[in-house]
Amino acid sequence: MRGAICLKAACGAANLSPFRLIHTEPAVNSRLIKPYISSAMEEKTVGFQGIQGAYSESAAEGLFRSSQHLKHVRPIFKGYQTFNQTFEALKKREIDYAIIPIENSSTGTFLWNFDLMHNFDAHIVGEYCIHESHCLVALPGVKIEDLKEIRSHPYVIDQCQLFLSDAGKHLSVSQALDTAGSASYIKEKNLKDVGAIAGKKAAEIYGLSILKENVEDKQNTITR
Ligand SMILES: O=C(O)C(=O)C[C@]1(C(=O)O)C=C[C@@H](O)C=C1
Repeated sequence: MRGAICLKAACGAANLSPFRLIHTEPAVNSRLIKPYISSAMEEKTVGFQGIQGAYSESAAEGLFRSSQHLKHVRPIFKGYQTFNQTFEALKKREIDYAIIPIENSSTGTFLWNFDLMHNFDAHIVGEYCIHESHCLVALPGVKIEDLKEIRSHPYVIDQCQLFLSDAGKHLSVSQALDTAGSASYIKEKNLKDVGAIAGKKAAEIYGLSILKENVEDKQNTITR
């Protein structure tokens, strides 16, 4: 298998169609796609951008948990700092699949990831949608008015512009590698004046409190 990319998609588990692509064939279309069928349980490594608790990891978990076609696969998840590194790992076959966001219902297409898909000759073999509900999180005991800075993934910052230009207007906003990474950074450095925009799962994993839920501009934001 040359390289495979699972996409997070807005269509839900019922519509998942994981496929194997044939190595020597040049492009993806329905003619080239063969169903991926196997009876034995096999381990597959799945790369994502971010660290434990990132939305991408949740999407990968959701995809492998809900797909009938992937029932025989035991996924092992592996985080990478950047999307570029995730694609590199796919190319080097360090991982069997990568899960990459391509579209968000609020902010649109992640064009950069389409370029990477093209540059690394990766193909879409499945899709999944994840509902992302962003929270403002901070160390326990910290209040919104204590914060001087908010950190998050740039795509997530884009999705929370209304909140940031209102409640967050006195704060500096910093781009970080991922949402969960922002949460873990605050915890690790014990930063009492820094908040992160992240998911509830990241807040739980890194022991942060939720100061405000649903800080995204549009409720029911879905990433594919
Ligand atoms: O920082 C994270 O948690 C991420 O997973 C980054 C990520 C993603 O890859 O899904 C998060 C949400 C956005 O909609 C796009 C990018």
